[in-house]
Amino acid sequence: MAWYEVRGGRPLDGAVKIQGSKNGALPVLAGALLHRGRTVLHNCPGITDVGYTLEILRSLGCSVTVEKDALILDAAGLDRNRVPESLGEKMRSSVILLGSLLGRFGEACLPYPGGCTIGKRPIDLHLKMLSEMGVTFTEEERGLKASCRRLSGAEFSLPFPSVGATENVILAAVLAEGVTVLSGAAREPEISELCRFLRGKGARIEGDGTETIRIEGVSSLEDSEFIFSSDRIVAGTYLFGGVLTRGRVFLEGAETGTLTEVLKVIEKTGAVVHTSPRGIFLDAREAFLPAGRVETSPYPGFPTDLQSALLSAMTVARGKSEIEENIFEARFQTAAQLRRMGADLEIKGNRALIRGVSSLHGTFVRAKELRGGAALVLAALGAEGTTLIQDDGYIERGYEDLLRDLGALGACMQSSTVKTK
Ligand SMILES: CC(=O)N[C@H]1[C@@H](OP(=O)(O)OP(=O)(O)OC[C@H]2O[C@@H](n3ccc(=O)[nH]c3=O)[C@H](O)[C@@H]2O)O[C@H](CO)[C@@H](O)[C@@H]1O
Ligand SMILES: C=C(OP(=O)(O)O)C(=O)O
Repeated sequence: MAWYEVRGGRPLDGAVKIQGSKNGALPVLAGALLHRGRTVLHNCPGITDVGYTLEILRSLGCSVTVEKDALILDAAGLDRNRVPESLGEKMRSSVILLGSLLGRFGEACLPYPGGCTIGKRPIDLHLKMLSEMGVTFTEEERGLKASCRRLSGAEFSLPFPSVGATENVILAAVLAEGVTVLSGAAREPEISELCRFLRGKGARIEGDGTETIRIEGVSSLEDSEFIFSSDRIVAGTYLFGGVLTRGRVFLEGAETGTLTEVLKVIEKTGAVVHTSPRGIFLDAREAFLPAGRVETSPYPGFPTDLQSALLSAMTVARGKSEIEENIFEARFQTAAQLRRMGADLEIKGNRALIRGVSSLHGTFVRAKELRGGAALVLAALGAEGTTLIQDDGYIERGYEDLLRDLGALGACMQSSTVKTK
C-alpha cells in the first residue's frame, strides 16, 4: 500500500519526459511470444503491470533480460501455456495472452483477468471471435482452458470497438491459416502500435487505425527491435494537472497526433497549447473556464482513461461542466472522494454534473482505481493545505513514478510504501 502526501496550492511549472505507453507495451509483450526467437524493446515503461507481465512470460519459459536501456525477450524456449492465476488475476491485459498463446501452441489456460474495477468488463467478444477462428473453451475453477486443432482465419464484425478483443484477434490471426478480416475494429493508437510491432516481425497486417483490419497468416516471425511510443494517457494526466493548478508545463516526447480531442477540450478552458515534434507546451495560467459538455468515446473521441483527470480539473473551473462516461459503467468512483475535498458535483447515471468551486481543501482520500487515483493526486495539487491519498497499488499500475514526474514539475509531495504482507 502506498501513501501520497501532497501539499497543494502551487501551480505546476517545469518540464518532464513522458514515459513509454502502458497500453501500447502490454499487447506487444504478449505478441513477442508468437516468435520463436528474440525481441528487443526500448522505452518500455517501468510500471507494475509490465512487471507482472514479464513474470508471466518467465513462468511460461520465455527468457527476459535487461541490457542498458533495452528489454530483451527470447521466446525460443517457451514450453508452457498456463498463465499463473496469482499473476493473471492482477491485471486486465492478461486476457490478450490468449491470442498469442493460441497462436503459438493452439492451447492456453488463463485465469479470468483482473484490472481496475471500473465496470463489469466481460470478455464475451474475445471468446466469440476466437471461437469463430476454431477455438473451443472449457471452464476451469478460476478461468478458462482454450484449445484448437488449427487456428483459421475468419471474417467477423465487432458490435463495439473493444480494444482488447481487437488485440486478441490480431494476435491470434498472425500465425493462423488464411486471412482474417475484422470490421468494427478499435482504432486506438495502441492497436496501430501492436500492428507496427508485428509487421516489424514479418506479420502481414493492413488497415490498422481504420475500422477494418486485414491479417494474412504467415508461417513464422523473425527477430526484431522496437521502440515504444510515449504514453498519451500519462501526458494527458499531466496536462490536466497543469490546467487544474493553472501552471505551465512542457511534456517532452508527448505526441500531439494522439491527443487531438484532449487538446481541444483543454483549449476550451482558456489554456494555450503549443505543439512541436519535441513535445507539448501548455500555458494554463488563464485556464479558468469550464470545458462545457464532454463525452467519452472510442478513439478518436475523448478517452475514458482521462475522464477522471478532467473531472478533477473541472471541480475548480469558473462555471458548470458536464461529463458523460460512455465506455465503463462504474468509472465515477473518484467523485465521492473529490466531494470530501469540497468539490460540488453530482452523478446521475453515466453523467457527472460539476459546478466549479473557488478551491478544494486537503483531507484524507482513497484511490479506488488507477486513473481515479492519479486524478486525486491532481486535485490535491490544486487544493489548499495537505491531502493524504491512500493507494492500494493502483497508481503504479500505469505511472512509473508520479513523485518523480510531478516533482520535476515543481509539486510539493512525498510518498511512502507500507508492506501489507
Ligand atoms: C490494457 C488496456 O489496453 N486497457 C485499455 C482497454 O481496456 P479493454 O480492452 O478492457 O477495453 P474494451 O475496449 O475492451 O472495453 C470497452 C467496453 O466494451 C465492453 N466489452 C469489452 C469486451 C468484451 O468482450 N465485452 C464487452 O462488453 C467493456 O465492458 C467496456 O464497457 O481499452 C479501454 C477503453 O479504451 C481503456 O480504458 C483501457 O485502459
Ligand atoms: C483501465 C485501465 O487499465 P486496464 O484496462 O489495464 O485495467 C487504464 O489504463 O486506465
